[in-house]
Amino acid sequence: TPKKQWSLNDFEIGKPLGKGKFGRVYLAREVKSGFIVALKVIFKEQIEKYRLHHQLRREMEIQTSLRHPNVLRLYGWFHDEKRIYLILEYAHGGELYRELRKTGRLPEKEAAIYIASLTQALAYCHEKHVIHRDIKPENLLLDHEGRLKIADFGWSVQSRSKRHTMCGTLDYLAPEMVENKAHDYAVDNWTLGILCYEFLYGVPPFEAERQTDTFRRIMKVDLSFPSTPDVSAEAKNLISQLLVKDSSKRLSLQKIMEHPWIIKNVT
Ligand SMILES: COc1ccc(/C=N/Nc2[nH]nc(C)c2C(=O)Nc2cccc(NC(C)=O)c2)cc1
Repeated sequence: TPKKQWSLNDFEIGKPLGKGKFGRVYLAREVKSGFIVALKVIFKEQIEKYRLHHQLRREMEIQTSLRHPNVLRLYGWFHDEKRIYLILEYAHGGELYRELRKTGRLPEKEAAIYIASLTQALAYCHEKHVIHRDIKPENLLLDHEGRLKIADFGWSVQSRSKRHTMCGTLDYLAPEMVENKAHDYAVDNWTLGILCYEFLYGVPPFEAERQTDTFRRIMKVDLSFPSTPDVSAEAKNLISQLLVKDSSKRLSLQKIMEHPWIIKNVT
């Protein structure tokens, strides 16, 4: 069937869900089917200002092609003279970030389930040659069943170097990223280690007052585990096997799924 040409008339716009970097996200309903979606509105002038046009197009082509239960779907897009509209899957639970901030940190079982979901989503992305999805808590959404969805494709179209200078935080970037070296799939394995630590302790492992200190802590892999909360040895073992400076020595996605902490908490 030829690709349907969507337009704003196909949707009833509901409440604003929140603001992305380049525009707002609204709850919306496709009129004919009643299907609920999230409509992300991106201002063309913003995209032109940062010269992100082709990157946005590439990211949208990538996300449209990805089909995985833990990757937020991009169903399609359309534009008018001022704006680009992304028709995205609606995840009722919103940002995982909010839950993390509310509870402070996650129980080990819940953290392990999220890490396993992320690992499977990344394994799928890697086999489709898609890397570095800039996975950090605010880019992770939860659906109505609490299932994790990687949702960062929509606006994270900055080329990696620009992203560093953007207001984003360094906390999640692997050493080779921070040094702006060529990086490969293993950056995502590092980020899984960062996220696992943050899920369990409530803060990322190399957090510091100033970015220069975070930078130094990442480069040194200055990793330490506070004595409280009391986190299991298996969890610390997994984190320590991911936060390894030499990217070739980080635990593979396959090995993560076989790790005792995952097996104990997920199956
Ligand atoms: C403020 O409380 C909220 C609670 C739940 C939501 C659900 N958002 N669900 C989404 N499904 N697909 C997409 C894309 C989104 C989305 O972008 N949400 C979004 C965007 C910007 C900020 C937030 N904030 C939070 C707290 O979730 C959510 C959004 C806001």
